[in-house]
Amino acid sequence: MALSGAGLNAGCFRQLKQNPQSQSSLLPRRFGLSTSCITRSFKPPTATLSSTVPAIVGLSETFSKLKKQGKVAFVPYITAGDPDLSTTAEALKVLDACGSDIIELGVPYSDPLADGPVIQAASTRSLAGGTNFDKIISMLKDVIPQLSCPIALFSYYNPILKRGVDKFMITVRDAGIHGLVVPDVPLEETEILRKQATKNQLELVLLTTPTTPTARMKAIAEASEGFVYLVSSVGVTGARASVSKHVQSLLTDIKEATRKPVAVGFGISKPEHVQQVAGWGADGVIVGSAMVRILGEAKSPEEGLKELEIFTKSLKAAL
Ligand SMILES: O=P(O)(O)OC[C@@H](O)[C@@H](O)c1c[nH]c2ccccc12
Repeated sequence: MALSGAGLNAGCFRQLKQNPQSQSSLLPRRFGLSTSCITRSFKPPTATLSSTVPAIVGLSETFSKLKKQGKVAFVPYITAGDPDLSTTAEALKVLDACGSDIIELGVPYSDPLADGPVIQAASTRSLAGGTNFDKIISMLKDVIPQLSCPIALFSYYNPILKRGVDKFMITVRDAGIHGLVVPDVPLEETEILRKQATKNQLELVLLTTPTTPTARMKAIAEASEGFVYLVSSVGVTGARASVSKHVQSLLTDIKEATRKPVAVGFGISKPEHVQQVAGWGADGVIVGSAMVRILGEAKSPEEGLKELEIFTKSLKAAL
């Protein structure tokens, strides 16, 4: 299956099991102490979040700040509830304390059309363990006040529709989330989502892929908020041996079309990849499956968190 750009294209995805309406296309701080990242989580003096005034800066502002410092954003992805939600809470603190600039947190879904085996398995484990949207939100309400970087919530469209777009947005905003990545809504159908997102100060990130025609890529870049997500390769998520050289020219094309930041994801799993993509001019680098694998395959949650910390530091150091 191949993504073809917000939305990751009609015909590319299997039809949704639970939502016949969306058959078309889903798809698509660090405070430096010395020893361990885990000991460095930032705790603001007032751990209260106003529902309308975010305590942490949003996605676009994060990119602007980094740009001024000549830095590239490091954006890890993990799946909520794998292996369990209390480990996710700790993982968010570890990722934040190790210098993540934005964290993409995935809502597990039974039919994750754009995901490869690693994230599919994480979603399955998470759902089997009883994770649901309400539990994720209540975990986030507790953890977000302890973070210094914004969270972009990743969700397929079905769980959003099920809840109702406006209710979903309000809930997400009230939890302190700053952005949304919804890979399976075609550009033409993002308007309702975008309106509701904007009303709730949420930035809706859209995705473009190597097979997205130029005119459509331009429209996606124009409509995307926070940043433009460049999917590096066709297919599904998952670590790959190398990053396609084509990404360099795709980045040039997108940057000709927009001044918005562009972050590259899919298949990035090593410090060399991160360095290469940053060298090609990306404003951000997204790493998912490699993170998810560490947490999912560790002997224990504690081991997983330790390994996550080491891995995150190694990727961050490459930027
Ligand atoms: O797992 P990878 O190959 O490192 O790719 C990033 C990714 O995990 C995250 O952004 C993501 C997870 N599921 C997705 C589905 C579609 C687009 C993006 C995603």
